[in-house]
Amino acid sequence: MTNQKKFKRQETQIWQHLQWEPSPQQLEQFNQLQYLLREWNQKINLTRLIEGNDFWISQILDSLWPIQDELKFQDKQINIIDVGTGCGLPGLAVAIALPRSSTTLIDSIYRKTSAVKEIVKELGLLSRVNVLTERIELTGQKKLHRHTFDLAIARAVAKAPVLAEYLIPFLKPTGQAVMYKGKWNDLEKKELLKALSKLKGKIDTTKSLELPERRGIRHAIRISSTMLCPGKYPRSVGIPLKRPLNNQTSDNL
Ligand SMILES: C[S@@+](CC[C@H](N)C(=O)[O-])C[C@H]1O[C@@H](n2cnc3c(N)ncnc32)[C@H](O)[C@@H]1O
Repeated sequence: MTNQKKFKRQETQIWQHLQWEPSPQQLEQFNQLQYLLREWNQKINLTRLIEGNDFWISQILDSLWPIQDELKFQDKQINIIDVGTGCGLPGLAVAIALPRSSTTLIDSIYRKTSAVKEIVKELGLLSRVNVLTERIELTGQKKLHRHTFDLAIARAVAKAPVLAEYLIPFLKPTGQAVMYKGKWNDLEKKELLKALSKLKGKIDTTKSLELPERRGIRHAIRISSTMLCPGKYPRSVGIPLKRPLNNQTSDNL
């Protein structure tokens, strides 16, 4: 089998996993994203997962499987935020897959966000994808962004209690946050629940997927608010990480 045919078969497998298939324009945008990441990676170190199935499985499938629920409603206009976006993922893959959504991507590292801004421009997504260079703790306290998102997502940014403090304040009362996790166990769940009790949040669902090609197991933890998140969260820059909310004495500012 030629490499091209073999790859076509693997690509089809990815969409089968998602029970969703991109339109020709979306597929073109995913291909363009791969090309642009490759180009930018030569200038600054953005990600090592760019070629072949490193990109299609470990980036695209890994970004999209946790939002399978949203993929079923392509026409819904939703407001999404990706915190700690790094090279632009999972946010850019989600923005391409949900063409009526508006997405905000945040990272505090300027060299990453300036590359991601250029990528957004090249992909033709400027009208509905906004890139911010900022600490999540500051964005989460701004009226413009607080309680304004239907979906808040984060992959590989921090441990669950820290992530919950970053994500919950962004949610509308009906919104949900999705934490993309590699490993997940009862201890982590217990720690997350402790943090959520302070943030007035709850766990809605926990899903898992074994990525193809033995790329490991992934978990998606969906959380939401039970009532409005107390105004003191997220705490000042660096505090959520230094004193995570699962720790009894952590709540002193
Ligand atoms: C390991 S990278 C993950 C990037 C991307 N989400 C992915 O899955 O490939 C974590 C990113 O989160 C950003 N980050 C972590 N804590 C942050 C904070 N408090 N405010 C803004 N960005 C943060 C870092 O700058 C880094 O780019």
